Amino acid sequence: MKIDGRHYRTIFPAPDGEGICVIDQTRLPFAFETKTLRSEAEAAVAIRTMIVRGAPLIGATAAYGLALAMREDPSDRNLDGARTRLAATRPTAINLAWALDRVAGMLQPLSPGEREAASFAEAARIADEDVASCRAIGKHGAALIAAIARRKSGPVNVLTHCNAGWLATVDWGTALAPIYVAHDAGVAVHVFVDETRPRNQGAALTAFELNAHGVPHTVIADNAGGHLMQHGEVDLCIVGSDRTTSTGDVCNKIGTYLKALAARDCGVPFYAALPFSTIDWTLTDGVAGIPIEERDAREVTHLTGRTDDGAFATVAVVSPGSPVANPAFDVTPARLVTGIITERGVAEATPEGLLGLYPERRAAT
Ligand SMILES: CSC[C@H]1O[C@H](OP(=O)(O)O)[C@H](O)[C@@H]1O
Repeated sequence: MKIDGRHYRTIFPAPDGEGICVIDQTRLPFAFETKTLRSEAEAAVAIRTMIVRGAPLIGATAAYGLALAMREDPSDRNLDGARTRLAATRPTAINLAWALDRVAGMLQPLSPGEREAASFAEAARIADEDVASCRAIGKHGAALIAAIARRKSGPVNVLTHCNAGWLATVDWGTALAPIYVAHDAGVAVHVFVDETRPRNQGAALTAFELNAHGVPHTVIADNAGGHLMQHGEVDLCIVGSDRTTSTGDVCNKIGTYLKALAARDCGVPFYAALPFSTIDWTLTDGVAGIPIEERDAREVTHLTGRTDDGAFATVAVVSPGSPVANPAFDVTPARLVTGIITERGVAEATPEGLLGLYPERRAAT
């Protein structure tokens, strides 16, 4: 997407050919800075510390991380080691394992001398495919927004949670892609942006994106969403996903499940937007089967922001000594999901709905 008129992807080869550039998302929205990852280790740190985050972007970064590892040492031993080390950076987004399996599987039969070039080429294909998939998600999701626009006066009010925009993917985004496509097509759309404690990806990243693209929006406290739905202020919810099961259970940022409950109670359609690389076909029960990342307590006890005089500052916001729990994701059962917006169209959140879009998976299930 464009920042100050210049087009960016979230990950791209460094101009000097010596590494991979990413946007440092821990510095947004107050500073737009890129970092160059020059080693497998730097790619792993970028994922673990959320310099890069968002399921598809995590996958693309891991793919390039494996390529950087092959540049360092293309041996079988290092291929296996790098795959293991990168897979251990974060447990929930399936795109990480999906990308590593795809690149490592392609590299296995190659000679060590072929692996560097082949892995960078495959990582680039993964990035390009993600852009195409997210653009298609935007098209399919925008049709849902346009259908609502035809039935009402004023803007279509969409609530989203966390950041599932272009910053969470290589470009376009998943949950935000339909909003960009509808907005650019002249459909009046307004977004309620959940701040999304504790890391505030909504307040910091989604708001940054929507400001940059000129999309009307309102940042709200996470706990305000149900109230707005009760008062008819929300026409539909669209969220992203880090892992969706073959039965349509949707794992996403903590708090998503609560929004889905409020949406069901208030009769608000609730959609998840995700590409094929986010579907875990091996799982049928998301609550039981999806590993939920427990992140550092400091994400809850402290906040980092900008002071009124422009300095970055980190402050404590929890009574010292109080124990903290910080599960980073939750699972919304398929029964609460109106539909799943993918690059191939919109499916019911059911096994048949998903297999209808991905018939090639029938043989595997
Ligand atoms: C398009 S995936 C976006 C998804 O990823 C976020 O998690 P995190 O920021 O921790 O990587 C969040 O769950 C978003 O919905």
